Amino acid sequence: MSTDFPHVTAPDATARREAVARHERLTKPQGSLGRLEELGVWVAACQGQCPPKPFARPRVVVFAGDHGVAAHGVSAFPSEVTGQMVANFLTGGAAVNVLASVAGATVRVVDLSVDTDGAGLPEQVTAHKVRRSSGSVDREDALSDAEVRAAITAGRAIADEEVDSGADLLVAGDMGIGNTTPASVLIAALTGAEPVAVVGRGTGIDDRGWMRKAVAVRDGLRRARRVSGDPVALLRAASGADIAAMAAFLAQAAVRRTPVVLDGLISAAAALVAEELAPGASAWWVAGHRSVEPAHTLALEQLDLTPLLELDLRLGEGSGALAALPLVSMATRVLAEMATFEDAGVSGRDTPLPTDAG
Ligand SMILES: O=C(O)c1ccc[n+]([C@@H]2O[C@H](COP(=O)([O-])O)[C@@H](O)[C@H]2O)c1
Ligand SMILES: Cc1cc2nc[nH]c2cc1C
Repeated sequence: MSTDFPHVTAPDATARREAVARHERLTKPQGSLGRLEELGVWVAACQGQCPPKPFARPRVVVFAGDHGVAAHGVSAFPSEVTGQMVANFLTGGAAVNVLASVAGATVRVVDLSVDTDGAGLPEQVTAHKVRRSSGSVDREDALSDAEVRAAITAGRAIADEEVDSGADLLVAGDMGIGNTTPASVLIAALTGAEPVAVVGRGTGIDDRGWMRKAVAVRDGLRRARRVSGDPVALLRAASGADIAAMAAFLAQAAVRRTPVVLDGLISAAAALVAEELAPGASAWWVAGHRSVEPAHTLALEQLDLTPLLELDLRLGEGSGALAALPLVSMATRVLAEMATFEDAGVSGRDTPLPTDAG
């Protein structure tokens, strides 16, 4: 499959206008549900219908992969945690499993580049595996030319598989020790930020770890800036098979006219690249939350997305998107199910006041 994406069409303008007009007729002062109104209008536009229908099959795909840079002291945890957490996702014991269950979503885990041979994992998990770990972005390319193409093909195929199986809202989660380093490099490369402005604490590194990470991000950025105008070359140099697949997944979700709730730092980095791969894709995304990672705010500003929640999360896995999913469901059902002033016999704001004459 080629790395060129089909044209992204915009969400439906007619359904958007109908949704704005319907909100004016619902039994509440106009605009009183604030951003829930905007969110419902976005859902109606994405679905191309007003009233919108409740989501039937929200789906989280967790993109798992290791990163060579983790061997250089940039994470508080060892790389083996990535594979161990994949096993935890599959037995339902991780935060993503609980949050998805509460929010009414189902979870799929995909191993793109975990540093294991994948033995014992279900075929659905390993079918798209590109390699074991990705290159250490501070000193080498994350991926070869063939691998970046394979990762992009995988991300597109995963989005297609999910949409073809009936997913009507998607979340991209991530799991990968060390992945905040390449994500921060990508965000710096695409926003023009300096290394120190993008380096966060990830899983909870101390000050010495932060300094090692700042050096790794500086070195990675030096390599990434040379290719920042070419999204495929940028993914090759400074991402990883997991992040490259996620970028393609986000782009293809937009091609398939399927709304996405973005999560934290890693999904924002992938989203910045996805917008370069498939211009206009960001119209199909909302930001679930603002992570504590400083680069996340920079990425959201560049994407012109305002996060729904600010809960000081820094977990990944899709957790922040899932925390926001009930708001998306509420916004959808408010627009679909509230009575209008006319239906409920409630007086509107321009109803004449009774006069005391007569
Ligand atoms: O989503 C976020 O904003 C986020 C912020 C900090 C850490 N994480 C998660 O923590 C892991 C990467 O952290 P680190 O320190 O190993 O680079 C990875 O599994 C991410 O899902 C995620
Ligand atoms: C335990 C653990 C769980 C995670 N989930 C996402 N990133 C993670 C990082 C760690 C260390």
